[in-house]
Amino acid sequence: MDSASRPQLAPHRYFTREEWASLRADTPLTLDESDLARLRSLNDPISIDEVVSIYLPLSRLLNLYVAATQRLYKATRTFLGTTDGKTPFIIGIGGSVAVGKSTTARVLRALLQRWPDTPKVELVTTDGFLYPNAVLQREGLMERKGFPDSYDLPALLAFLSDIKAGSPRVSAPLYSHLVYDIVPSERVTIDAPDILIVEGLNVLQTPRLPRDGKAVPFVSDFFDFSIYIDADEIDIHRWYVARFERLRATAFQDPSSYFHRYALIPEEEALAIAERLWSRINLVNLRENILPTRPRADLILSKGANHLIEQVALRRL
Ligand SMILES: Nc1ncnc2c1ncn2[C@@H]1O[C@H](COP(=O)(O)OP(=O)(O)O)[C@@H](O)[C@H]1O
Ligand SMILES: CC(C)(COP(=O)(O)O)[C@@H](O)C(=O)NCCC(=O)O
Repeated sequence: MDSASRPQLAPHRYFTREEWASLRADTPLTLDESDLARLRSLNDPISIDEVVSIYLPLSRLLNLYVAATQRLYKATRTFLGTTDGKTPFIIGIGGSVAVGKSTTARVLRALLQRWPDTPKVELVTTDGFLYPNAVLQREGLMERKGFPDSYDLPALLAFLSDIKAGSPRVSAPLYSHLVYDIVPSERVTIDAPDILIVEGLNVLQTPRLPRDGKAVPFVSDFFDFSIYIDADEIDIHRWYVARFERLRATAFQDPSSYFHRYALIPEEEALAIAERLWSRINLVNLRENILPTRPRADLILSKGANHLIEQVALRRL
């Protein structure tokens, strides 16, 4: 984003890649190439240089925020005269389909869990809170997967509320990209982490305010810090289609994949389907529901056409 397109009233401070990289201070590099190979999502070209320039300063910042927030929670416990438990620090990561949220979430998790004061860092994706396909089909929402109305928002809020309360063994439903549906027999369990990273398209969404007095919290009310991953729509479109092509040669080859039929048809036809999925579902969702949440994030990571983060915006406190 150049200075001309920066929102005039944005409460953020902007950094070039070089300026941000200089804020690493003496944070040690605790990941190597083999860790990155494990953490990188399909078609994500993240490099060690990206970790050093962007993620080490971010890891340092978050470590400072976690320590300060833990002091604040302790102050509240002192005020209330309670001594019970710890309050997990929750980080939300939002942004479009195919922008690279999963890689960011996994790299941050790996870096944050190497700080001595936050050894237990867990990660959940909001796709587990999508309604099962049977419900989406019944409600005519199959072409709206990822839109706010395709999620069981009360279940997501109840999950976050339990986590924030420090409850042990809180569970969430599990989504499978392979079968393109919720896995009915499995759940993921999160057991009182120091930090929880919540990653998903709509984590910064603000539901319409109720007029009947029955207010519900926003998902982001449970966040101590939020990150939006940003890129030009044209670039994300290209990444989505390129990933679809890669998936055709990999995951879609599996006969149990929901998209297996797309591995069997000619490339041109498959690409037309990827284009349709992008333009009818993911692009509409990006424009209507995801991009409008960008200014609400504490940190905005803006990627250039080559997937590298070119600019960082940090909310002024
Ligand atoms: N149809 C699919 N089959 C298998 N894996 C998929 C499919 N679509 C997306 N994924 C994987 O799911 C993860 C999340 O993808 P997505 O929701 O687009 O978010 P992002 O690209 O921002 O991480 C990525 O690791 C991606 O590679
Ligand atoms: C599962 C998703 C909605 C992402 O969910 P999230 O974890 O971000 O809540 C998305 O990857 C998706 O499948 N969108 C539907 C259109 C498509 O197949 O690309």
